[in-house]
Amino acid sequence: MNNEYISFHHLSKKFQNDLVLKDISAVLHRGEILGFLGPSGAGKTTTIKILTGQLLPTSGEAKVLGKRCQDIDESIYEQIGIVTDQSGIYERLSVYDNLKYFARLLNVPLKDIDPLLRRIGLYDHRKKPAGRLSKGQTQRLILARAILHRPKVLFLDEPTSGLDPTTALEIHRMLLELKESGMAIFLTTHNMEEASKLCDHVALLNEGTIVEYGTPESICLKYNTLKRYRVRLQDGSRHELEQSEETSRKLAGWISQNVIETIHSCEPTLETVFLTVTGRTLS
Ligand SMILES: Nc1ncnc2c1ncn2[C@@H]1O[C@H](COP(=O)(O)OP(=O)(O)OP(=O)(O)O)[C@@H](O)[C@H]1O
Repeated sequence: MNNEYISFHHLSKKFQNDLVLKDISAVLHRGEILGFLGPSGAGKTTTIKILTGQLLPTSGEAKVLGKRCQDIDESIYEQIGIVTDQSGIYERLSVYDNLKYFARLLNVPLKDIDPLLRRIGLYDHRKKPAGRLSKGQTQRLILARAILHRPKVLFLDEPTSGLDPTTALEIHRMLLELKESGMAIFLTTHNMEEASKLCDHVALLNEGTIVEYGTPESICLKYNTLKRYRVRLQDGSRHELEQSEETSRKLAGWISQNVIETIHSCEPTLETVFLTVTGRTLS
C-alpha cells in the first residue's frame, strides 16, 4: 500500500430511486485532512458509511488502506477510528471504564488509557459516569475512544457541531497533532472556518455532487474574480475599494502620506464560494 489511505472514484449511491451520491471522487493521503463540506442532506454521512463498510455503493470504487470497501470486514476496525453522533458510549460506565472496555476489544494495553485521558483533558473526570459529562466532554470521550488504538485513518462526522468555541479549538488542536503523527482524517463539517483552518483539501458537496475540490486557498482564489480592498485610515474613516487604476492611485497616495491604519484584501471565503456555486448557504 502506498500513502493513499482513502480513495474513491466515480462513487454513486442510490436509495430506492433517489440518487444521493453522484459520481464523486477524491483521494486522501497519510498525514492529510480532507474536509467534506456540504449542507444537511448533501450526502456526507452516506459517504462515510460507504467508506467504513456500513453501506455498499451503487457504483464506483472506494478503497480504505488499500482494501476495497465492498471487501471490508471487522479487521479494518483495528486500523480506523470513527466519530459520529451515534457515539456508542456507555453512559453508566465511568469515563475510564468506557475506554477500558474498548481497549480490551481492540487489544490496547490498559496503561495507554491514562496518558490519553490526560492528553484529551478528561483525566480529572475519569471516575465520572459518562452520562454525566457535558456535551464537550462527551465529544472528547468519543474522540478518545476513536483514537485509543492509534488508527491510521480517522472518520469524523461533524466533530465540533454544537460545541463551545474553546472546546472546538481544543479538538482542532488535537486533530492537527494527530495529522502530524501521520493519521489521515476524513472530516465532514458545515463549518467553513473549521475547514479552512484544518483541511489540506476540501470537497464542496451539494446534492450528492462534488462541485469544487482542492485546497481551501486554491478554491477561494479561483473565485477571487472581483478583487476588493478594505482600508481603515488613521482618521477613523473606512473605505471598501474595487481593484482599479483609480484605487491604485488612491492607495499610493495614502501610503505616501502614511495614513493607513489597516488594509485587507477581501478574498471570498469557502462559505461565499459555496453560495456562488450553488446558490445555497451551508447552514
Ligand atoms: N438509509 C437511507 N434510506 C433512504 N434515504 C437515505 C438513507 N440514508 C440517507 N438517505 C438520504 O440520503 C441523503 C443524504 O443523507 P446524508 O445523511 O448522507 O446527508 P448529510 O450530508 O450527512 O446530512 P447531515 O449534515 O444532515 O448529516 C438525504 O436525502 C437522506 O434523506
